[in-house]
Amino acid sequence: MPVFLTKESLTPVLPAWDTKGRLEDMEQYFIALKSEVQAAQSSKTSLDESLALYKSRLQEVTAENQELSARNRTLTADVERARNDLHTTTTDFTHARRDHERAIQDLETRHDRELASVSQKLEKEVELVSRERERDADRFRREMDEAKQQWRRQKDDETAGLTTAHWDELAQLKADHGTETAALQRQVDELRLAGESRATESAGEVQNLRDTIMNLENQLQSANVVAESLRTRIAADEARYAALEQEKAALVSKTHFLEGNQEAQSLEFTTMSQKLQDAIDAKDATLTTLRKEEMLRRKLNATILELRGNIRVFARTRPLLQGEEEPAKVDYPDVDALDGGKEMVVHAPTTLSATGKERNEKHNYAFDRVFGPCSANDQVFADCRDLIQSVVDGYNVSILSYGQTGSGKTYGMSGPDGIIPSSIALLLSEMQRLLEKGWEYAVEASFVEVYNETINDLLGDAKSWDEGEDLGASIRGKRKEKHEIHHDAITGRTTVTNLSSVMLWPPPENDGQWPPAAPTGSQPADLGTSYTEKAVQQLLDTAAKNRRVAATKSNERSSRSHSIFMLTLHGRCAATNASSEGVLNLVDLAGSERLKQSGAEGSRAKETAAINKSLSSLGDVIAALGNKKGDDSHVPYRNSKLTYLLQSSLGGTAANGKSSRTLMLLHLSPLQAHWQESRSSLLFGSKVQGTHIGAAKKR
Ligand SMILES: Nc1ncnc2c1ncn2[C@@H]1O[C@H](COP(=O)(O)OP(=O)(O)OP(=O)(O)O)[C@@H](O)[C@H]1O
Repeated sequence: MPVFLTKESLTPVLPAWDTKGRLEDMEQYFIALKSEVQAAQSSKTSLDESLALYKSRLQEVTAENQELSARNRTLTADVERARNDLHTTTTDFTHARRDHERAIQDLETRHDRELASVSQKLEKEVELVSRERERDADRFRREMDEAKQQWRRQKDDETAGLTTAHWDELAQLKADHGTETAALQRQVDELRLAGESRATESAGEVQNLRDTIMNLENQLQSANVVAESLRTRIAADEARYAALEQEKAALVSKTHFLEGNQEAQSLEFTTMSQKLQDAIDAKDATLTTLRKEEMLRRKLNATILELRGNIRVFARTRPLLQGEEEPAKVDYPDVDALDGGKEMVVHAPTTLSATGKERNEKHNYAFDRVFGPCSANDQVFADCRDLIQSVVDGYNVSILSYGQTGSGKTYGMSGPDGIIPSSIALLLSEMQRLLEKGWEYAVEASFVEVYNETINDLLGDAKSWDEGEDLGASIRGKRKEKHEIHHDAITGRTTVTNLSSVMLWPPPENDGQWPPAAPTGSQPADLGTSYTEKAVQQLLDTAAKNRRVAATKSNERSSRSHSIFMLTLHGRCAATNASSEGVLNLVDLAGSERLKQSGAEGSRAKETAAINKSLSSLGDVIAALGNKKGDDSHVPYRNSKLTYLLQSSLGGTAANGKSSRTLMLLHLSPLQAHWQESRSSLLFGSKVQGTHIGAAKKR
């Protein structure tokens, strides 16, 4: 830190009058002062240096200041110049904006004028176009109406042409069918003659016929497959047709509203109309093919059935029931055959000869089908299907359940999956299938019984019936309606007077007590089907209640009358104007047990005699049909009410050309104790099986 010379530092406090001391002090002061001066000197030097430094810095700053002032002046001059330029530019801009605004005003005025003139022109043009469009729309509408009328005329002509062609084709097919039938008839006659003369060689021919049947069945199956695919195609075509109809409707409505491009639209409309026409043509062609396929199927089915024979026999043994013992010994040698068993061997009970030797007899039988005790109702029905289906095609068919009391006739006919309910279901599904081919059906059902050579209406009013004098549980009355059988020689139709009948299809629309309430037309078809099922069940229940049942020694609920369930199918195809009428008789015959075995007495004996008489008449009629040489040959239908009632359905061809097919179902008891009854049933069946009746003809 620098030391500064002050008055106090230079004037020390000294004692008065001490010269030496004062001198010494002075010297010391002088030395001190000298050192202080030296210090001050050095500090002055450093101060000088700092001063010099400051001065040089000041000079620099001054120079900088001068430079900055010069730059400031330059900048001020630049700013002044820029201000002048800005002023000039602002003035120019003001002038330019004024000019521009004037130009814009001019342009707007001109644009408005042009716009007004263009708008006027456009309005005129729009008016012109609208008038022209209205004229075009009128013209197009007229053209379209004309095209529609022309299309309708063309369609009518085509339909008329197709109908004529179809009738020609139908006539040709009928002629072909007649020729084929005659040829087949001749073939069958020849075969029968040949078969009689060479009985041993007939096995080979039968095999050939079976092969033919198999072939025809295969053909039928493939025809069914083709028919199925055609059905699918029809469905697709119909869907396409519906879609095209929708498109057409949309196009027609668009025509009235859409602007411009009418030419393109009318072109599109023409294309769519063409497509629609193509679809209609395709659908018509498919329908025609489908109808031809159906005719072919019918022909094939008829041929198969004819080859199999118009009278067929099936034998069926029922299973042992609870509590039953000692079954008869029966073998089924060909039970595993691919087309089903046809043979059975019945062993007679062992007997002793006069010499005391054991005798074991056995009897061989062969039928069109043999069913063992394990066969269920639906298996039996599967083999009756094609026969029942032919009713839809216009043939008369009778299925007769024959056998002793308790052998399972009623179970097979009306039991679960029995022939009656299964036939109804099959016929309904067939009718629905044929609906697609234009065939509409009506189905009528009646149910009668023949008791002691009297006909009773099983669907009649039970309240009007009185108890018979000697008939025990009989429900037969003295005031009952009289039923007579009539055969119409021209139509071949059999009618029974005062007989109730129930329309099973189509379902009626009334609400009456009987038949049960039916669904209305707007309800789905399955409701109609359920109506039919309900009506059939009610019908069977009513008949079961009314049916004549009396006790015998053979069975505690033995049927003492023949019951006949009659279904009549009236079919019509509006497109071809063809019609058909087929009758299905499902007959549950009374027990066939022999008089002495049943132990019947009095009125029961009379009943049994009547039953046996009618059953033997049935055998006689079938035999006479087999031996019939010409139309004049006598067939003893009138020998019993049963055969007279079934006259037009027992196989063979009636005078009016209406013909029929018969299936005899032999029901057998499995018991050894019933061996004699079973044997007589099997002999009856063998007699029927050996009968050959000519080809069936549809009316
Ligand atoms: N295939 C079968 N499976 C099971 N049970 C059967 C079969 N066949 C018959 N039955 C039974 O045997 C008994 C007698 O059958 P069903 O009444 O059908 O004989 P039927 O010959 O019709 O007698 P009827 O002479 O009284 O008419 C019934 O209880 C029935 O249920």
